[in-house]
Amino acid sequence: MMEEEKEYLKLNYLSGFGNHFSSEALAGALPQGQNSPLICPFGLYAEQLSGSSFTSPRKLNQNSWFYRVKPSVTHEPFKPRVPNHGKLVSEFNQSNSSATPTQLRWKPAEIPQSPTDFIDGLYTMCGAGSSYLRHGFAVHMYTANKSMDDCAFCNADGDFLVVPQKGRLWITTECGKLQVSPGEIVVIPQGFRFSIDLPDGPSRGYVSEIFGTHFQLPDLGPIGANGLASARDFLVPVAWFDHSPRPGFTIVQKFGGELFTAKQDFSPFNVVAWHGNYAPYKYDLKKFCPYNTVLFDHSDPSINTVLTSPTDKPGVALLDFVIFPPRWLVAEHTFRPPYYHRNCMSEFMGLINGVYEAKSDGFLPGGASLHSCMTPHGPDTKTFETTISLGNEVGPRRMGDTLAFMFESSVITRACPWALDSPLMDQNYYQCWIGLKSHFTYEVEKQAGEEIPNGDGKKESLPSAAD
Ligand SMILES: O=C(O)Cc1cc(O)ccc1O
Ligand SMILES: [Fe+2]
Repeated sequence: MMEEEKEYLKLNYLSGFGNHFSSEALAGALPQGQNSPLICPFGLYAEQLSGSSFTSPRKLNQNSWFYRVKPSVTHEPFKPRVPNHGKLVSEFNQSNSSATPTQLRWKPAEIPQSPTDFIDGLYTMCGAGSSYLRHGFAVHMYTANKSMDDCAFCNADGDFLVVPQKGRLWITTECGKLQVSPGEIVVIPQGFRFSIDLPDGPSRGYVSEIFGTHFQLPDLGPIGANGLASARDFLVPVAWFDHSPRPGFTIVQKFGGELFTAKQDFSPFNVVAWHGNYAPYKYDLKKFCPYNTVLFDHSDPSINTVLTSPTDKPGVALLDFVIFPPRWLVAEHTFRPPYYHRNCMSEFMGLINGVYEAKSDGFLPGGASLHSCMTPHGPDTKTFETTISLGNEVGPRRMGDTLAFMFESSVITRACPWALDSPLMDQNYYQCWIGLKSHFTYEVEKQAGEEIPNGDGKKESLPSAAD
């Protein structure tokens, strides 16, 4: 086993959600009693990273202090990145994306043949709003096959929630290192510098980016004090630093959807100690405690929200991250798959593994779908027919091999041209519903003037056409 592999396997983490964490890679590196001593321990520089405005209310205030070998400002000027791959959008408008009410579905993307790291492999599928105005979101996907060499990415636009579907991610951040495997997620908040190594080579996944707000744990309402994602299962890295000379190290900054580069002669991962409540974190979706109906009818998917980023309107999310994990289905006299529906929220879905309960085929691991605001959707014909043919006597059933998720947003989504024009787009998606036939049993000939049972079971006459 490679040395690096061993290092990642035995990584330690701090646990908790939104805690004020402290971590030092060298004992005594964290100043005590103040943030900015005249001279910091070990001659380190103090630097603050603010993830909220200075004056945000205390419960929303997020910031961290880094004690680092050299401050981040020690770099050459930013220049537009060449090549600036041009498939990242952070302000959605008619020049870079389209609004369409059509149901959209994509097949999984192939891993590229040519060397492609996380930055080059990232492309925006859809989104809404603007990073400039600090309201909106983007959904990106990535396919990559190589580690980021001598460079770090920094997203000035928003927070990334990364959902790897294939291949582990070894992520070095200013707070330390994280290993993230498919089935886990990682949140890298706005402004953090990070580098992604791909120990397994081929790698693919989904990213949601939120502009101007951070993820929170959802309120649990009547569920009570426990359930869904537990705060203690969120893992934050411990301080780790590299102080070796790194000539030609590049910072790639995403700023307003465009990429800029700046050279420096040291690693940005030179933070010897840090403290604060603004930090990257990961979460293993297997730790999620799902809820479901226990007697009849189908619960709305919000019941299994892992993380939410709220708007100012109570209960209306800028973006909810919802999962459909393995669970027991027990509902009686109920159509158990998702109901047919139209939603004022837009729904982007991905599949990490297995089969999704509403689609018997065509929605594949690594693939995606988008059902925008008020666009009708629901189970495909095969799912509907199989479900009703099984009847009421199916009994409890464990849905084992499945892990789907949804990014659900109140903001109306626009799709990017490379998503709409992609050969991966399933042009026949609508066909999965076209075969849904009428099961209406009422006979048309019996209409006018005939006796039919009304809602109370009593007989009544329908008015004839002449009435
Ligand atoms: O459309 C989907 O597949 C997602 C979804 C699942 C569900 O169980 C109920 C509503 C819903 O939007
Ligand atoms: Fe839906």
